[in-house]
Amino acid sequence: MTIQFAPTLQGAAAPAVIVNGLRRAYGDRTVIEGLDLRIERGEFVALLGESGCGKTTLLRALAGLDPIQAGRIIAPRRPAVVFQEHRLLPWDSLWRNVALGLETPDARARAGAALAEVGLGDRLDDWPRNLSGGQAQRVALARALVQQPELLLLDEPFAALDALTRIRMHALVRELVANHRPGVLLVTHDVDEAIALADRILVMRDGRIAYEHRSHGNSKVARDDLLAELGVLSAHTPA
Ligand SMILES: Nc1ncnc2c1ncn2[C@@H]1O[C@H](COP(=O)(O)OP(=O)(O)OP(=O)(O)O)[C@@H](O)[C@H]1O
Repeated sequence: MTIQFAPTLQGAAAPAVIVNGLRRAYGDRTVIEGLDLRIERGEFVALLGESGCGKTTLLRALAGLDPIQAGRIIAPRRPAVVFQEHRLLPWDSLWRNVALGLETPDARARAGAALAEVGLGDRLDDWPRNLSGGQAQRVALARALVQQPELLLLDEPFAALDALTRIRMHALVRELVANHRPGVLLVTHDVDEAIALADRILVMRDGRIAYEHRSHGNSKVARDDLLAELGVLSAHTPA
């Protein structure tokens, strides 16, 4: 059993994904058990959790990359995914990398528009080897968004970037998500990144969503609560 694609969820008001009672195991080792999750279109959700708690396992299941052992994942179409590494094909030009999977005659034009959106509109015929890490991640974002996904899955896409580039990428992602309005699930280790970007922050523990935080503007309280949930800090320690 794997993800089900339900064309009935195609309407603009339909959720980006619904997960019920998900179980995912590697052999007899269960990593996700009884997990429920719903992400709306246009909603930016961040997923935190201790290393090894199953964040990437969940993201891969949502992407339809791995089988699941129980439960349901329903989405309108296959989600788009951006990983920590850009995964660009070195033998293809940038526009061909972005157009991968587009089988329309206007593929180059659409790839060009997506590259322009990430600030690389003058590099269509350039090669992945000529890009910095941040530029390569921007191409990976363009490749995801050119599909006009209802759900965008981001697995630590900024983790390998320097601090300044990461801040620029945050601004870009916020802008792209505001324009395209996919539901987003961002897996990150960075509490501050989650607070900066997400409308809703989830903490995963014991194979399910153990804590949910909705953005309320007081980022100091949010940070302390989240660090407490992650077992790093007692709640509301004085600064
Ligand atoms: N292909 C696999 N085969 C067997 N076990 C796996 C496989 N992939 C992951 N696991 C195990 O599943 C558990 C969850 O791994 P996962 O990578 O989802 O965690 P994570 O929360 O994303 O971790 P991190 O934050 O360190 O990236 C870990 O104990 C890991 O060892």
